[in-house]
Amino acid sequence: MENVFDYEDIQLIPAKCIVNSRSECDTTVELGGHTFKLPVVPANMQTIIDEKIATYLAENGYFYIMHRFEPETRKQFIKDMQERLLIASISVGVKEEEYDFIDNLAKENLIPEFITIDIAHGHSDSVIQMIKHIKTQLPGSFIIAGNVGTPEAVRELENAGADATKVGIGPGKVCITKIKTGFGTGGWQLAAIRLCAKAASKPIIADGGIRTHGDIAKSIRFGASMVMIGSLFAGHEESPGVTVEKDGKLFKEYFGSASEFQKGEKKNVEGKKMWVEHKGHLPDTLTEMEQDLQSAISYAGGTQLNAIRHVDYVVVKNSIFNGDKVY
Ligand SMILES: NC(=O)C1=CN([C@@H]2O[C@H](COP(=O)(O)OP(=O)(O)OC[C@H]3O[C@@H](n4cnc5c(N)ncnc54)[C@H](OP(=O)(O)O)[C@@H]3O)[C@@H](O)[C@H]2O)C=CC1
Ligand SMILES: Nc1nc2c(ncn2[C@@H]2O[C@H](COP(=O)(O)O)[C@@H](O)[C@H]2O)c(=O)[nH]1
Repeated sequence: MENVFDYEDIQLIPAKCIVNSRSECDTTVELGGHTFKLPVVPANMQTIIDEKIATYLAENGYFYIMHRFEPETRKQFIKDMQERLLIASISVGVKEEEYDFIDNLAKENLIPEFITIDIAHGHSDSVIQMIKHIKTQLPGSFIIAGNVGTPEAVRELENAGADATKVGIGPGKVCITKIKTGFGTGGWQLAAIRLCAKAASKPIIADGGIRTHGDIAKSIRFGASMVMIGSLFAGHEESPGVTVEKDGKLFKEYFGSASEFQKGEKKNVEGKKMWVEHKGHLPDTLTEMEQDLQSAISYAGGTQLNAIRHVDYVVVKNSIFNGDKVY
């Protein structure tokens, strides 16, 4: 395959600045008829988001996707968010009980603004069937389907009715899919985004492998509309994971959704746990991300995110596993 590269291999080339201050640059993005402050969404994982964080994000104009690992709480979550006039954005799987859940929402006329179908290998009949089922039962919901890693998968899920697709199989920080199975977009995630975005007629969400704020701009350059991030959002005071102290330093847990810690058993494990150094408060990170992205827009020679899509780039070959280790 030609043109294989990852985040570390690319540098974007600056264009002439047209603003007097980075604060003039606008980082907002539109998705599903809503405008969000940043083209960034924290990963729908149990150590990254909980109801409190979801509420904070929604109240403050950020996109969020609630995880699906406490399935019995989802209905009340939708009601609570919508009662406060906030968007409801939930995740589902593809097992039998999820069909009953969708039917139940339809029966009660509870319509989440966003539903993310979240499974490891999204290029599958099980996801296509679930997309069709949701489209029939809850036609007002915006469907994000994933995860996938090929243009064929993007086209097939879009044709089935997905409103956006999520790209990334194996580039995640706590992911071991690439090592356990030999498959995925780990090591060439940015190139995969490029290929998928070229095939897409709807938004692409780049998922996994973001290690720096500059990687957000690079994802946008190569066609992503939104970027899903786990590890950079782990370790905050607000993060749901357990906190431990070691040698006078605080650490918070971050584990994969396919890890034994999530599953409660050692079956088909494709995720690991790590301890992330405590990194202060989530709102501060969001502000820093916004400022860095404003700066990126100014380097791109524009005032809107879209300017980043048109900049030139160079390949500075440097990637292998994006710095990740198995254990
Ligand atoms: N982005 C990524 O690279 C990855 C993400 N994850 C995350 O982990 C969580 C759990 O994912 P997942 O295990 O799919 O969810 P589920 O445990 O809900 O499984 C969904 C369904 O897909 C089946 N399934 C899972 N993997 C495969 C596969 N490789 N081939 C065929 N069928 C499969 C499962 O059956 P059975 O278990 O019996 O095979 C089950 O029927 C999700 O949040 C997912 O996003 C997991 C791995 C990779
Ligand atoms: N292969 C696995 N991927 C996983 C697992 N849990 C989550 N994920 C994916 O990782 C990203 C976050 O990546 P990061 O590099 O920003 O930390 C997340 O959105 C999922 O797509 C897992 O257990 N195995």
